[in-house]
Amino acid sequence: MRKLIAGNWKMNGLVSSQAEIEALKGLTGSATCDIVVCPPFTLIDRAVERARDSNLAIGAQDCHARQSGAHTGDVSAEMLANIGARYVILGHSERRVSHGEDDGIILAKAVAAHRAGLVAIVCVGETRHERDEGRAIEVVGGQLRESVPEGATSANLVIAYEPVWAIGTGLVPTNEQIEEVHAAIRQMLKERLGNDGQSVKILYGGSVKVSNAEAIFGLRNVDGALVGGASLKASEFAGIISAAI
Ligand SMILES: O=C(CO)COP(=O)(O)O
Repeated sequence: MRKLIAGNWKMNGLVSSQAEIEALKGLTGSATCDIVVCPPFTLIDRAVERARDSNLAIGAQDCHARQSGAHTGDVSAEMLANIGARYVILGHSERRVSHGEDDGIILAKAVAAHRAGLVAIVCVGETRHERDEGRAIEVVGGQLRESVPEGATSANLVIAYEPVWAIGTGLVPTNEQIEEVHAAIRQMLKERLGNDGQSVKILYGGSVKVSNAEAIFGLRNVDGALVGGASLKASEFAGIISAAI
C-alpha cells in the first residue's frame, strides 16, 4: 500500500514557518508516498497556497461537528474544506485529555469531516497504565468501535495508532507491540467496513524520528506515520519521508 506520512505541527508555527513548507516541497518533489502537513488553523490558508502544484496536501488538527452556528472559537469541517484543507486529525490524545473529547464527540466530528469531503485521521491509543494492565488492544478496539462512522471508506478514513505514553517522550513500543496493535486494528476495520477495511491506512505515531522511521515502516500493517516534533523542521521531516519510499 502507498504510504502516508502526516506531520502534526500542534500549536507551533508562525507566518515565518511557511518557509518549512517551501523547503519541504523542494526536498520531497520526487517522493512516491502521500505527504500531509497539518499546521495550526492560522496557517492553513497560507500553507495551501504554498503547497499548490506540489505533492503536499494540507490538513487541520481538529474541527467542530456542526456546519456553522453559535460556537465561539470553533472551526467547521466545511470551513476547512473551503480553504483547501483535505485532511483533519481527530481524537488526538491531547484533545481527548485537555478538551475532554470522548469517542462520541470524535464520531460526530468524523461524520462532519466526511460530510465536508475531508479525510478524517482518527487517532486511537492506550495510556501507559492501560498498557501495563494488558488492555491496549481492548482500549484501542473500543475507541475504534465508538469513533469510526458506519460507511467510512479507505478514501475518507485513516487511523493513527498513537500510544499516549509514546507521544513526545522518546519512548517507542517494540516492533512486536506495534505490529500486534496494527494487526488488531486491521482486523477490526475489516469487521466494521468489510473488504474496504483492508485498504484503510493505519499510521503509527509517537516519537517517530529519522533514526527509527525505516524500521517502523517495515512492519506489517504500518502504512505510514503521524509525526509530531520531527515534522516541524523540513529537513528532518523529509528524512522520515524518504524512509517511506
Ligand atoms: O502526537 C504526535 C503526532 O500526532 C506524535 O508526537 P511526537 O512525534 O512529537 O511524539
